[in-house]
Amino acid sequence: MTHHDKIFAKPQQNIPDFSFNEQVVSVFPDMISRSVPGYATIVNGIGNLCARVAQPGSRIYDLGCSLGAATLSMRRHLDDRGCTLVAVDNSQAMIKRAAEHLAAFVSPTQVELICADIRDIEIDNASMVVLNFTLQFLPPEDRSALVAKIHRGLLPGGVLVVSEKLRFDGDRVHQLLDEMHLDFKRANGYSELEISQKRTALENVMKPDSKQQHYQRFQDAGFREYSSWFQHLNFASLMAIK
Ligand SMILES: Nc1ncnc2c1ncn2[C@@H]1O[C@H](C[S@+](CC[C@H]([NH3+])C(=O)[O-])CC(=O)[O-])[C@@H](O)[C@H]1O
Ligand SMILES: O=C(O)C(=O)Cc1ccccc1
Repeated sequence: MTHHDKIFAKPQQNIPDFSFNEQVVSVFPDMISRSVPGYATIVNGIGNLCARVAQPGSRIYDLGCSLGAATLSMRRHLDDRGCTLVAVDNSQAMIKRAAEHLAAFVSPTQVELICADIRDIEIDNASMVVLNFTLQFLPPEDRSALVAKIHRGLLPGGVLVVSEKLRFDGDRVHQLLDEMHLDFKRANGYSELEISQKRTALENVMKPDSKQQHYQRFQDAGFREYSSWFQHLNFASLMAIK
């Protein structure tokens, strides 16, 4: 099958840190849907939520947009209320392919596609901000500043969505959910070798927080309300409201 993720199928001597390069881009939809339980449901839910909270004339941000799955879902759910979608990723390879995906469908909603680090961009007049499996790739010490910047850029009633792989404080709970996630990957055709090599590649670049850490960060940034709206095993999507 073409576009099938075989990146970690052969034994590698030295496993380099995971990066969102051309090779990953070419198999990304397959990789993420076979690796992240609930991914399609979350992307759909983000579109549905967007239709409810998008304020006329406001901006909607998709930070770490990859190929623009969440942007496409939100654009599909937006009628012509004069919103601008802003999709940002610091991988040039992702942005290039995202542009092709977005151009494949017509919509009256304007989309700005930006290749930049999400720590450097300005956020303003936002009714919704999406971090769909992106925050976990930011160095842990930079996460609070980003969430605080998002809070400042949101309009009253604005919504932040944060989807993440979660860490659990209970050793046994963490272990069980981790093993069940491995079973999910096995059921989707990944071999033991693929699973363990990818794990090594991700070790230094993806550092999951616990749900409590996310909630504390929302609280510290000034969000009034927050909750989890989706969870499957150790993958969850949270929302926070200004
Ligand atoms: N500092 C940064 N600045 C900008 N982009 C970044 C940064 N760090 C990482 N990225 C980007 O964040 C994305 C994370 S993938 C998101 C899936 C997507 N949201 C989806 O709904 O399909 C998640 C995953 O693969 O598990 C990659 O495209 C990185 O280049
Ligand atoms: O594969 C995993 O174990 C993950 O936790 C998620 C993931 C999905 C796609 C790219 C990087 C990480």
